Amino acid sequence: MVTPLLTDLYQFTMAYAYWKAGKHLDRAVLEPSSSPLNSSLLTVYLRYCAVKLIMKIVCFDLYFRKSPFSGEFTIFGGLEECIRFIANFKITEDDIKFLRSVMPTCEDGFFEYLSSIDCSDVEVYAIPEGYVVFPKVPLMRIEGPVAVVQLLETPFLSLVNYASLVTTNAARHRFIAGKSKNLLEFGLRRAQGPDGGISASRYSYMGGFDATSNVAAGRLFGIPIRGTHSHAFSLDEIIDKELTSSDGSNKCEDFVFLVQSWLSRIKDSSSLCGTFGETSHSELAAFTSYALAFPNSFLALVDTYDVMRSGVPNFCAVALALNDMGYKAVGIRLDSGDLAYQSVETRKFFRAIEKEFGIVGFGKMSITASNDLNEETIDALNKQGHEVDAFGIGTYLVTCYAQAALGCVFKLVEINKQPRIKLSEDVTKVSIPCKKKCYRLYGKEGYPLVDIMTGEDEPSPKVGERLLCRHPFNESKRAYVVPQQVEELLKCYWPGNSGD
Ligand SMILES: Nc1ncnc2c1ncn2[C@@H]1O[C@H](COP(=O)(O)OP(=O)(O)OP(=O)(O)O)[C@@H](O)[C@H]1O
Ligand SMILES: O=P(O)(O)OC[C@H]1O[C@H](OP(=O)(O)OP(=O)(O)O)[C@H](O)[C@@H]1O
Ligand SMILES: O=C(O)c1cccnc1
Ligand SMILES: [Mg+2]
Repeated sequence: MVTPLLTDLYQFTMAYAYWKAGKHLDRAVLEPSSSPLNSSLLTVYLRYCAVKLIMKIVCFDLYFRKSPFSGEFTIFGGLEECIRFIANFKITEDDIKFLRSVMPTCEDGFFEYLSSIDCSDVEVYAIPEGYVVFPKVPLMRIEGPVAVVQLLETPFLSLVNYASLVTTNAARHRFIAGKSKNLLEFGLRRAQGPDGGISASRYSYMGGFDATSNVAAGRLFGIPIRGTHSHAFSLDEIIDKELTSSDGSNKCEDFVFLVQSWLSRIKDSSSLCGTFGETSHSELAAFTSYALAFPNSFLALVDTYDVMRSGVPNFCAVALALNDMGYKAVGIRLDSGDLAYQSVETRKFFRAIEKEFGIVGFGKMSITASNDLNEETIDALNKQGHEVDAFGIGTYLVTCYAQAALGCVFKLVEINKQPRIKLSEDVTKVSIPCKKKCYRLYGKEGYPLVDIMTGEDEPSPKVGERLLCRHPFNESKRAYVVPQQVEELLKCYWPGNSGD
């Protein structure tokens, strides 16, 4: 899908206007002149001007103005796709045919020009993907002939904006959940279409999720794929009741009977002190058939009937039967109600089973929670105390519910080495001119202290040398820094011809 036509029409109309201006100069040379000598000199000069106009070297910065989710940081995503885009940049004959129909008044020569261009004259410097980045500091610096660079604006923004937003959202969920929790991305059904779903899975993984339920994303990007099952999983009748033990040494002819006998032992146990009058037979049959299909990775959704009166005891009966056959069940998923309370009660029950039947490790069985989770609900669960090991997160993560877009922009900062600025009555919209170099300065403990932008020709910050860092818009914000390490942030990802 990501082709040069995945752009706004105005990128092509601007490219045409540049081309036309050059063409105009070019055409002037064809007009009759009194002196043939003058005419040929003029020809050379005007051709030079025409080429120079189309080839005018411009420098653009791609940056955002404010970190999303009322936060203080952003994680940069989408760079690899941008580089892939320019590496393959080619306007095909089919594309040209379509563009001719969209821009019927444009001259043939323009379309010939379009079909001839690629990104070999373009140079891209960028901060590495996955880095923490801050407002106003260019994530990417793109330099090259104006008509070509102009065509990169919308595709680059489209590739970076959502990628960075959802990566940041994922990182924030990871931050609030803590390092030890498993984070599963479950958003495909809620994402902004199939393409949004694929990007969400890819960049949630980059932002710190452990796995996705999205099989296509797993295949495309090598992301671990995980899943449980849904409330709809129902299978009352079990015909093949046989289960071979995990080491293959023995066979249980009637696994269903083994499960039922464990359920009776659970119900009869005085130390478990449960209320098990209402365990659902149909739920037990569903769990049992699922365990027969996946004895090595049995994980059950336990809130279809009643978590503590039915789901959890049914799950334990199947898990204990699997244990007899040498298999270790994985755990349960909770998908409604008070997740903190239910996870705590479930953990108590698992521990009581471990004690009652002497099954080492049963108390540590995994508890997954899902159901409209987001940063706030996870924070609330943390404050209440919970026993959840893994969170399955969909809607709020992939739709970036708390903020619809990052608002990255692509702004001209230099033309033929001359600085350019965008002025605005809104001071936050004023751009910072000039081709820049950007550095991250680190302190004694190895932590980054500040990111600083300098002009291209200014001296770079030096380790151990005191440097005054000034906020670009707020004069009163300034700090002296003595860096212990200096990292140049903008690294070359596409050298163009200069890298040959
Ligand atoms: N202990 C808790 N503290 C804070 N929020 C919680 C807690 N437990 C669950 N939640 C959140 O509360 C919301 C519960 O929503 P709702 O009441 O609509 O779900 P439900 O009725 O339990 O389930 P459903 O309607 O999906 O069957 C969800 O967003 C969930 O993540
Ligand atoms: O809640 P999310 O963060 O979007 O995570 C994914 C959800 O998708 C599934 O159910 P679905 O939402 O389709 O049905 P439900 O609303 O009845 O739970 C699943 O059981 C999760 O609840
Ligand atoms: O595997 C799951 O449990 C799952 C997958 C997608 C959405 N909700 C749940
Ligand atoms: Mg839901």
